[in-house]
Amino acid sequence: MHEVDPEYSGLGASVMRREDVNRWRKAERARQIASRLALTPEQRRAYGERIAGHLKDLIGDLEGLVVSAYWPIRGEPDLRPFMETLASAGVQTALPVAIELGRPLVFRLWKKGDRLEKGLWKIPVPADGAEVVPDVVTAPVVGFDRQMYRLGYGGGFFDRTLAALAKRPRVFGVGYSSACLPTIYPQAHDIPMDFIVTERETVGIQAGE
Ligand SMILES: Nc1nc2c(c(=O)[nH]1)N(C=O)[C@@H](CNc1ccc(C(=O)N[C@@H](CCC(=O)O)C(=O)O)cc1)CN2
Ligand SMILES: Nc1ncnc2c1ncn2[C@@H]1O[C@H](COP(=O)(O)OP(=O)(O)OP(=O)(O)O)[C@@H](O)[C@H]1O
Repeated sequence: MHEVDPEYSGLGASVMRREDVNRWRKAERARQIASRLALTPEQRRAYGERIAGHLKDLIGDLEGLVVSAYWPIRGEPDLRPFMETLASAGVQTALPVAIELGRPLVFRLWKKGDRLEKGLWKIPVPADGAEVVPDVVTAPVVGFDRQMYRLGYGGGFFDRTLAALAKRPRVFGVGYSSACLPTIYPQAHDIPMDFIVTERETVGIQAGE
């Protein structure tokens, strides 16, 4: 990378200046969020169930796991029913907590009925749950590409979190198939997911990519 003109931080064939990448990402985020907010509640529920089914297959043996999901916002697939299924199978479930911009996320145990409080962006976060390091992290995507890169809301939270954890969890990007993009113009800080799970398919090594 040191031989690459520092003006350019794109990787591979998709070389774009960082400011252009940021502008493109901002516009693409708005487009993707608007498009998934236009799904009907029935579609969203059906897609969420299919995604949960794929996740369950991928995770495999649940014994002793700590699994992090998320509290859905802005039309993200709702994995709360899946969290309930996991909890009733004895799995410890957790939610991410953004402490402040620029810092990694922490994860706190949470299951249905536990107290929540408002966090950053008014996202509900566990009020009392113990801080844990999950074995499995599901990360909602605003967009993704088939190289397994995730486009999020632009806080860089998941990238920072995965870069900081001593023991890397298995990471599943979660989104709708409509969020698939030719590339998200990955930057040096972007960390690929192990799998991307949509209502249609699982993108990953085992999917014959
Ligand atoms: N459902 C859900 N929960 C989640 C995430 C997510 O993607 N989905 N996160 C995944 O990361 C974390 C929260 N992400 C956040 C991202 C940005 C800001 C925020 O304050 N943004 C600034 C603008 C940032 C910018 O564009 O420069 C703001 O809105 O003022 C807060 C939380 C943890 N919880
Ligand atoms: N490990 C890191 N260390 C320092 N800065 C980082 C790191 N990861 C990401 N960033 C910075 O965070 C900012 C946002 O990154 P990016 O556009 O990839 O966010 P995102 O993945 O869409 O957001 P999020 O993960 O919060 O949903 C970028 O300016 C980037 O430089």
